Amino acid sequence: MGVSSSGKSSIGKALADRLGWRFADGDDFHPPANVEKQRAGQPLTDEDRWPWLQSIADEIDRVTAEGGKLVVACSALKRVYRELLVHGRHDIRIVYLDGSKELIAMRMAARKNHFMPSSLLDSQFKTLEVPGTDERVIAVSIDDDIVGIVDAIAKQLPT
Ligand SMILES: Nc1ncnc2c1ncn2[C@@H]1O[C@H](COP(=O)(O)OP(=O)(O)OP(=O)(O)O)[C@@H](O)[C@H]1O
Ligand SMILES: O=C(O)[C@H](O)[C@@H](O)[C@H](O)[C@H](O)CO
Repeated sequence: MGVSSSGKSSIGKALADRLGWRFADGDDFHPPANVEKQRAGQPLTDEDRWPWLQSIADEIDRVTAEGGKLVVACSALKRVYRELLVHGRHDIRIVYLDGSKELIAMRMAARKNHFMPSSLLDSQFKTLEVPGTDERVIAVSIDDDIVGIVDAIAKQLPT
């Protein structure tokens, strides 16, 4: 989890490769209307996000019911969103990608071919509720290269 351009897709994929797990990108679960809304520079509301988050929670249940393990990239900016995703399961860990607005804005500006405009970064930070320690969160600084960040996460995952 983390704001747009914090590195969820890049780090999530690299972590899944490292662990030999599947990877699911929350961006692929958006209904087209959510993508278009953000492309047009409008932030999503709770109402826009609930069905999207539910479809990601369903995917977690579907894959794990088959015995699979997965890394999921999802902004999950508010605590209530994370509660929906975790839905009382004890085998899910939240990983928070922690970075300054300056660093993330730079990465966002350099990124090509993505629907999310840089103008939405302020609203992403306003919406963000940094996870509390009671959420058993693994928080990592994104001020490192991807290999270093994946190492930091993998070290903190329960074996
Ligand atoms: N640790 C890193 N060092 C340097 N560049 C990075 C790092 N992590 C991600 N990037 C780059 O930053 C940009 C944003 O990363 P990415 O697309 O993975 O973020 P995201 O959180 O999935 O974004 P979104 O939620 O908008 O889809 C990409 O161009 C990516 O290559
Ligand atoms: O506002 C949000 O909840 C998130 O930003 C997602 O909706 C975006 O799709 C994604 O993070 C950008 O690619």
